Amino acid sequence: MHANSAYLSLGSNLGDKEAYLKKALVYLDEVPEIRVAQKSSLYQTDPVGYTEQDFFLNAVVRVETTLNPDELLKNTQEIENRLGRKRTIHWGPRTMDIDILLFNEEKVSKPDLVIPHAEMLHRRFVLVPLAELDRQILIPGFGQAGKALEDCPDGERVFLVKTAEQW
Ligand SMILES: Nc1ncnc2c1ncn2[C@@H]1O[C@H](COP(=O)(O)OP(=O)(O)OP(=O)(O)O)[C@@H](O)[C@H]1O
Ligand SMILES: Nc1nc2c(c(=O)[nH]1)N=C(CO)CN2
Repeated sequence: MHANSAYLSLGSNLGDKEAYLKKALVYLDEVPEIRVAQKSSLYQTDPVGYTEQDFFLNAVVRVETTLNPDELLKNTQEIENRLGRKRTIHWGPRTMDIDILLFNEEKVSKPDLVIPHAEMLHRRFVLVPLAELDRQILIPGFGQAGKALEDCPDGERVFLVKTAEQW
């Protein structure tokens, strides 16, 4: 497979959160053009934005894919829908949220797709697992993921609950 390399952020804060995250990985791998190449540890994180909601489980995965960014987004949105995602409150509770963080070292700026993900530099729940996978990975227009994490010391609490091998 001539592979593009993309990093995805996965988050869930409703129902059996870990089961939703595992299913998302299975569904991603079932797409012939997508291969899950790496996954981070599983983190319990305080909700950001709308704070009157349950904690999240978050993780980051690296996928290899022959899809382009738009096609990848279509597939991740379909998986969100299959996992029962209902769009209610902005930044509110959800069974599954999949965001495209990085796609190779490309920048994308379209009405429905912005890469690097617009919020990622402020989100410890994204930067901690991303830097775990690769501290040196380049966030286009910014620099390395490890530096982004160092620049973002305050914010929501992020606790490791399971290592990559344990979930
Ligand atoms: N990099 C990206 N990854 C996923 N969706 C994106 C991205 N850039 C823009 N979008 C758009 O954002 C919309 C996602 O809306 P959604 O309801 O998931 O927002 P949210 O999860 O509440 O907030 P956030 O996107 O900040 O996590 C999608 O319709 C999609 O078109
Ligand atoms: N901790 C945490 N907070 C969030 C998350 C998330 O995945 N984790 N997703 C949100 C909507 O994109 C809003 N707030």
